[in-house]
Amino acid sequence: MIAVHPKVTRSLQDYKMETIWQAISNLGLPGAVWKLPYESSIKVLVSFNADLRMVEPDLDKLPPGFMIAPFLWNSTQPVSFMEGDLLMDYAMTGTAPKVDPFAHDQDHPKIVELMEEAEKCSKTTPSQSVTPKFWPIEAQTSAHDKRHFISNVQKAVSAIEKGEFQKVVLSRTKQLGFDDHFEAIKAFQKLTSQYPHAFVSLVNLPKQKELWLGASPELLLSTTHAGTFKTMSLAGTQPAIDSKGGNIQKNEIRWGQKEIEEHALVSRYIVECFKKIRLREYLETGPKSTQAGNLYHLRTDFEVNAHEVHFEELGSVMLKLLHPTSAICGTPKESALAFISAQEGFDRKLYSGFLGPVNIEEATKLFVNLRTVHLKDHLATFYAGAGITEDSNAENEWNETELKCDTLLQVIAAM
Ligand SMILES: C=C(O[C@H]1C=CC=C(C(=O)O)[C@@H]1O)C(=O)O
Repeated sequence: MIAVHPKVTRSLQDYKMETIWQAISNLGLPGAVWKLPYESSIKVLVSFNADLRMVEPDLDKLPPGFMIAPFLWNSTQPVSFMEGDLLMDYAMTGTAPKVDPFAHDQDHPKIVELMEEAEKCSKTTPSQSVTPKFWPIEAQTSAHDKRHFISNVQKAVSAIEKGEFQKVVLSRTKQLGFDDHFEAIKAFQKLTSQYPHAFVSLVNLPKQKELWLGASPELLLSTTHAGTFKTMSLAGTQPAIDSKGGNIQKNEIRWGQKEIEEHALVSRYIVECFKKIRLREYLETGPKSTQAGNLYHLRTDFEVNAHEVHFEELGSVMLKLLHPTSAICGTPKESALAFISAQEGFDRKLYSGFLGPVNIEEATKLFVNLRTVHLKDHLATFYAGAGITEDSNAENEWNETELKCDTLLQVIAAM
């Protein structure tokens, strides 16, 4: 329990999650709030350092925190790490948190400052929220231009036909302006209730003055202190909503050759990573159809008991081998990456990188940063990609990226 501070009449537990998040933003503290798939609690992690730390991604050695890596991260580089100074655990209603100040005293100056700011915020929060407005940005650059994307897909298909690579994941952006009524934390809450299957997260990066909000369906890897390692291959997409707005039943879903091959390339890539470390004892389940909001994907799960195979650093070793997987980059990795860098025409930044809690409640859970939006200066940049194979149709791939942008847009722009 955090004690009541004399300057304020309440304790940290008494403030709603939105109020604490507002206080974190006002104080310019790095913070992350997330909900794990199918769990019912929401975690808020705060760092008292103004900036993130760059660390070696040795998952088993790191203190509790939140890891964030861009798409262009390679295994020789350190990773951004938000050190956990305070962790709050909320029910889905946003109330009654458990508070863990880790190694700090309860009257640490930053905790007191946070409480004081939360007290101020609780008095200024308007009782009624106004629906935020979003509008398209007219000045389109080639990075979010349909023609640019379609031409890239056509170039990719010819490169595949010439044998330069087998698959590449091409992405685009979609930009919308938004007004002052948009509150990222409210959008986060809406996403958690609409997408129980997803890793829903909101990250505040005060040094960059930006936020990232997302509802990712894809686990990059998880490890638990009990020794369970998990990863998944997720690729192949089709709509989950029919033309009348109804949900298509899972048993009605049929997959074509293109999606089966696209997904198989990701599964093969994971198995190749296991082979590189001579790991043969893994459990493979799938492929199965899995719903991710407005979409269905093909998914195969992989699980290893790291204790049984005497491989305690499996999580850290696999992180370096897996990223970027064939679900976000392509096969073979190097030539797909070179094509993306030459053709895409924009920096993916944290989109299709990875993020998630490290060593919290005896587990590390890193997700691929998909179905994500970057929020800065009243500009929302949505990112979405599609796996291109020799059977790709450029118009269909564009429509797929539109649907992927809609996963967030439908929830947050209709608030
Ligand atoms: C690259 C994205 O999705 C990946 C994950 C699932 C399905 C995918 C696909 O069917 O192309 C992608 O590989 C994205 O959402 O931006």
